[in-house]
Amino acid sequence: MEPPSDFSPAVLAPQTRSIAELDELVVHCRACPRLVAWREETALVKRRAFQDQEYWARPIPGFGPYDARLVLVGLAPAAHGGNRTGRIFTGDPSGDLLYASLHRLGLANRPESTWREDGLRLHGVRITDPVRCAPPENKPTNAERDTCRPWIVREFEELRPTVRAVVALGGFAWQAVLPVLAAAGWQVPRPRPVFGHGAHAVLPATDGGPELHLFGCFHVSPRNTYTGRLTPAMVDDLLRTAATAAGLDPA
Ligand SMILES: O=c1cc[nH]c(=O)[nH]1
Repeated sequence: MEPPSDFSPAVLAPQTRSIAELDELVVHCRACPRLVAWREETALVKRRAFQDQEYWARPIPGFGPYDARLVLVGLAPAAHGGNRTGRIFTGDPSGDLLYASLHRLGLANRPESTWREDGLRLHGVRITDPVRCAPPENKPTNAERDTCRPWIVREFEELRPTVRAVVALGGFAWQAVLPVLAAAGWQVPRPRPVFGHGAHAVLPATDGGPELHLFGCFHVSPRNTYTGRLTPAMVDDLLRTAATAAGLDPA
């Protein structure tokens, strides 16, 4: 699909016919002026350690198989992580913890993710973000989250035949993903389930299909790991529980 210059996710995302097509299209999105400015500015004022690298500086597609049974939902790419490397949760401490855990569970072929074409493969797991561009201070506005929503809704619509469990990494992901799942064909319980590490909600499918297990996990960011609020063992336990609920066979 040719990307038009007047780029509206609400118009374009529903027109995509597959996740492959969506992944191809989303990287052309320029819908949020503040985020476009920030992702491009950080690519010019690089971190010293990355001076010789060409930053991706575009929106980040999801990563992992199109028929994933387990989907991990983060927040938004890091300015010098995904915004540099071009792959979600890649090149930042959050991703180091996440991919190492997936590898320990046998859900990734390598323990680390370093660049968008490094041979890493996930088994049965896909990772995506509700906001696809790096935001200043890692804080997207509600308006930016809402503008970006059609991409992740469309992604979940395509994943519906196979996805059985979702892990929301942090409170932002939890709040962002509930309306996404409602729009993509699941019933969100009332009252709305509350986020916490280990929170678990079961969402029936609106068409009588298989239910979806939603789990909450503290975000894997240094803010949580450096303070000891979240440990690698806690991440392993949570992801193992979610992968098992999804019908995978984690180590
Ligand atoms: O939530 C996050 C954090 C880092 N990188 C991402 O892509 N998402």
